[in-house]
Amino acid sequence: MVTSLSTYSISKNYKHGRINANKNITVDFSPGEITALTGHNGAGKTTLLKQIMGVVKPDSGSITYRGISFIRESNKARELIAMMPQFHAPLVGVTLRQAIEAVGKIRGISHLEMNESIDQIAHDLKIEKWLNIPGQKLSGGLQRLTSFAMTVVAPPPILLFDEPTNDVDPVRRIIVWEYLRKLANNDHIIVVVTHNLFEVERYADRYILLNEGKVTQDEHTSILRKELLSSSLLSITSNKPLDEAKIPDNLNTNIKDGALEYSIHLTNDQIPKAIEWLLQGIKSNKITHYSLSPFPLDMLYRGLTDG
Ligand SMILES: Nc1ncnc2c1ncn2[C@@H]1O[C@H](COP(=O)(O)OP(=O)(O)OP(=O)(O)O)[C@@H](O)[C@H]1O
Repeated sequence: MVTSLSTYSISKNYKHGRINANKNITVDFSPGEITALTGHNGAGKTTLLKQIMGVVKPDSGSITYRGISFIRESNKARELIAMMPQFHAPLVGVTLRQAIEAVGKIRGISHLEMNESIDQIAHDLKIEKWLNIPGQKLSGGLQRLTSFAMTVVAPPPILLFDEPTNDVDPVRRIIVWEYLRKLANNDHIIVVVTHNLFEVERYADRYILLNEGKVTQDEHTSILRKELLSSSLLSITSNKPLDEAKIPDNLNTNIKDGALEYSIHLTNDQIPKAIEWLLQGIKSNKITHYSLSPFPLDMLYRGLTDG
């Protein structure tokens, strides 16, 4: 039996077709894999998760898992999927422990197992000391971790996370990704919406880039890593226009404070020539400042979208 979660050509429009939030999205999510869903604001990421979860109905297309149509049987989707929302409901009057416990009960954890499960999650996320603090007294980051803990208690086979590391401190961000890896190793399907490209590159197995509702990239992150390793960014400030015909691939030319700023994307084999050209510019007093650095992930990402 096919164990992946598959969407086939799903589309969702809002405002009588004026907003095309998702356009013909066909993707497979496999057990054991962490897939990052990226794209700029309004690209359609949350809409895709909500359709998979069965809370928003697609206008067309299908979503299937183990022979079940999540569109026809949205109650099954809610049984088999847990979703950590982008904006969680305020936890007023309940402690962190009670919040996790409430979800654990719905998912059928026995009374005996409950405390052990909660203590284990709290220990793994290093949030034990706040277990008995009411939600309204928790910081934004801790509320987010509570929402994460509520999603992963007695985890169903499919887990969707909408920006799980927002507001979370750098140490616990790593812990969150490690937790996701543990779940993936236990054959869960993990989909994570995130704007944090450094985390995508470091922790996800695969990334899907959405742009204006469409999938524009669906790759293993190893490809992203390879592209980054084979590219550098040469930034130059000059007081006179440079001969652009000689620049290998000029991405962006800005005039700032009366000076010209060039950002040049170089492949590794272009570097020796670029340095020769740079030294000539320095000698002729045209180039006043320069730096050569690894190609930034966010610039690569900008090159992949219209943004
Ligand atoms: N209920 C709704 N009614 C009308 N338009 C909506 C609704 N939900 C989403 N949209 C629109 O659909 C488009 C996609 O929104 P969506 O929230 O899926 O994007 P996103 O990629 O998750 O964005 P972000 O990164 O900002 O969270 C946007 O133009 C958004 O304004």
